[in-house]
Amino acid sequence: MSKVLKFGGKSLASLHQNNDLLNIIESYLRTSSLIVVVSAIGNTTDLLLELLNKAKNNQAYSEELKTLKELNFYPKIDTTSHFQLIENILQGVSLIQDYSTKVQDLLLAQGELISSKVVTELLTQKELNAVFVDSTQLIKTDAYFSAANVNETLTELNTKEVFSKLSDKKLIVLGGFIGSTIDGEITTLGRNGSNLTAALIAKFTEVEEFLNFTHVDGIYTANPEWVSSAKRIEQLNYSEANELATFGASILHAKTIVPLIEKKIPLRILNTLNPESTGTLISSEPTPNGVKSLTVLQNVALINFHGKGLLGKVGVDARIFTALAKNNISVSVISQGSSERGLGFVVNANDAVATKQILEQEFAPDFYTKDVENISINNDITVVSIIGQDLKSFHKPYSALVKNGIVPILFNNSISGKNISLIIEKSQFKKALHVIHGQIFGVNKTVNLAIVGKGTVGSVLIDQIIASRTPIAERKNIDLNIFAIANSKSVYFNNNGFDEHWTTEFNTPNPNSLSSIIDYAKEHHLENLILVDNTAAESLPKRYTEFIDNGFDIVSSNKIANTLSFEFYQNLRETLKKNQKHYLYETNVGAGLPLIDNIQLLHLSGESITKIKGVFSGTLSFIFNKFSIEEKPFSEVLRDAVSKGFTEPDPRDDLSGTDVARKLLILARELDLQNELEEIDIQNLIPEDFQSLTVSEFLDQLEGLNDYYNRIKQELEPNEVLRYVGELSGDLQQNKGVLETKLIKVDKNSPLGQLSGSDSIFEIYTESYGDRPIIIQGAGAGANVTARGVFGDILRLAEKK
Ligand SMILES: Nc1ncnc2c1ncn2[C@@H]1O[C@H](COP(=O)(O)OP(=O)(O)O)[C@@H](O)[C@H]1O
Ligand SMILES: N[C@@H](CC(=O)OP(=O)(O)O)C(=O)O
Repeated sequence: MSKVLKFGGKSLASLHQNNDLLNIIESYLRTSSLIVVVSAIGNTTDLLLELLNKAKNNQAYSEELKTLKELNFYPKIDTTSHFQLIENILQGVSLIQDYSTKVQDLLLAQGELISSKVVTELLTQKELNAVFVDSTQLIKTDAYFSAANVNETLTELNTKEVFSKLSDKKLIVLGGFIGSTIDGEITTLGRNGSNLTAALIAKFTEVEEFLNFTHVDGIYTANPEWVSSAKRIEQLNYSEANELATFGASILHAKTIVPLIEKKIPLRILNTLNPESTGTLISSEPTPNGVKSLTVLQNVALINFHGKGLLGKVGVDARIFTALAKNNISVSVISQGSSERGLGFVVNANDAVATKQILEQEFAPDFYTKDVENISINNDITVVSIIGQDLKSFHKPYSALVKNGIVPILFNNSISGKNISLIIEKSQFKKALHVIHGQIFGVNKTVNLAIVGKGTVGSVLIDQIIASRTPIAERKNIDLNIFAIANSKSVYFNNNGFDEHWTTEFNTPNPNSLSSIIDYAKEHHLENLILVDNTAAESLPKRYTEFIDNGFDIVSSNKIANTLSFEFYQNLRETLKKNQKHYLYETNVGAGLPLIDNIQLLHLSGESITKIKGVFSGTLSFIFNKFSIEEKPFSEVLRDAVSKGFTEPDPRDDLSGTDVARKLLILARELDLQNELEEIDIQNLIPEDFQSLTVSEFLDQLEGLNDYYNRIKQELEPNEVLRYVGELSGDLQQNKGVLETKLIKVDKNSPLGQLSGSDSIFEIYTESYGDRPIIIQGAGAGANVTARGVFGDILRLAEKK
């Protein structure tokens, strides 16, 4: 019974703090003989590369060298010869200011040679009788330094020979990632190559199991460093794991899986730092269908080969790929158009320039005849792959991406139909991962909200959203994340979402710039964006289009955007259409009442609306419902409304009728009428000499209004009451309606006359319903109901995403 145990860089680095790694080896050794494959300690390989580049550019590197020595220092373990070699190489490189990949490999290999010695010594100090094997003697490769290909025949022979001599040894330690050519020159197998070493040794020694110890709990549905909601995968089969490895899951190495398949050696990914976790098992066992994981290939470039003259010519592709193969350049994603001869394919970024040159050489005659027009490189890309995705359900992640403003440059699927790769702009790949992950794994889809305006409605809304965040996540799988809260002076950010303590989180205000919300969302790769406008000012609506262009949907209680010029109104809709975005504003008229939605539905279904009439303002409803029937002067009723918080701070904003006029205009425009605010006949209820007073003067002189209103009241018949109404009529088949707001007398037994409290009422007359209007009535004002209405719009949008 034997096993291969492989430990990655981070696991080894933790040896400075604890003995976990040694204890793991000791415990497995009780039941099995072990071959331990180790990577370089911590980020040694990165540090060595950094040193090399500093030396090449003639920069000082003593600090990095010191860090490297500290990282690789263990008392009583002699690594002098390796450091001597490292320093010699660096000096040489700084002298000639250049280095080859051969030199690079010799230098990098010291990392694994040191770590394997260190681990052998530490185990020996623990009296575990470990034997060191120099893997450069075992692993034979070609001379493609930095990404050498293993000669399996020779390597198998070597391994079998060396291990047969050590058959009585129970614990063997060797370095991963490194090998040598037939001439004995040191090579490396490419980054993360230790996994390949371990897999090959597992194959050639036919162990029962390969345990790969890393510093995460296993393979996740996406790199957990990028997608915090990613989940650990229990089990994968070889072909899924191979796809994952090939398409960039850096936890594996592209070639790790293949050696395991023939002998069906199971591979388990485990966490050195968390022995509790059962990790991820990769074996020949079948697994259920479905998407397994998302991967990313970075450091890649898209080569675009274009030549109309090659249409229909046989052998072009063969020439391209033969030329590249001869130069050991491997191609990952290929996409070919049919009508025009164009071919796009992805290569390693380091190979991009060489690829272009090789193809320019190969197709020189075709350039001359203009059959080939252009070969270009796009370095600004990543490849995001959805492993396990078939074309049947691909529309879901694809449309989620497009809704979030991410349009893949290219995509293709594998022949097996179980992997779709998307070429995505580099700056967008993290956002793309979040969007696809949220969409596919049914784990919470995050909807990111920026709430502007934290006055009465705004702050009630924020509280409502925060209070409902958990239940909505549980019931709907939607995580409502408020990442920005702004008012006229400042904007505050919290990437993880504000919680119930949001009012106290404002220690470091950012100067209010609406653009900073857009910038923040971009910088943090936030998906499913909604801007919520609870202000009453013009400044924000005028910038809605900028937000829409940057991927935001809009929810607004602010009426301004719908009541500026018709040209603005139309332009806003065109921007929405172009960006496939939505703008919901149900609370613009009738607060929480389901009015706009119903009118839109009626209109859309072809039902001809002939008239809308009603009490649109909760404030004016309260005032005239009371004033009409109670024996109280108007000033007293108005004061009561002010003290109850029903009016605007300046009650003249209500009495002027403009608010009702705006609501009327919004409804008119829903019916495709092209009216402007100036065209509305508005009855202003403020007597002229009260119009220019300051707010406090006005509030001090309310008694002065009584005569004016008493005169109006005296004209009422006993069965009549006063109502301030908005009315939309005229020939609604034309593009203009007749819009007016006015104080009218109505029969107290009519629907309008029976209104009470601060309720609103809307009578919708349509052709089919004749003179029996559809009536929508209820609380049409107040922070709570308005905030609920805005919340409803947010949820409606969130579900669409
Ligand atoms: N699908 C994935 N699941 C888990 N980890 C992943 C995945 N894709 C990428 N990774 C990354 O792989 C890293 C582990 O690989 P690596 O750093 O090479 O480990 P080691 O040094 O232990 O060999 C993790 O830190 C994680 O960020
Ligand atoms: N040390 C090499 C090889 C390797 O496999 O490392 P790790 O197992 O830590 O990814 C590298 O950093 O690429």
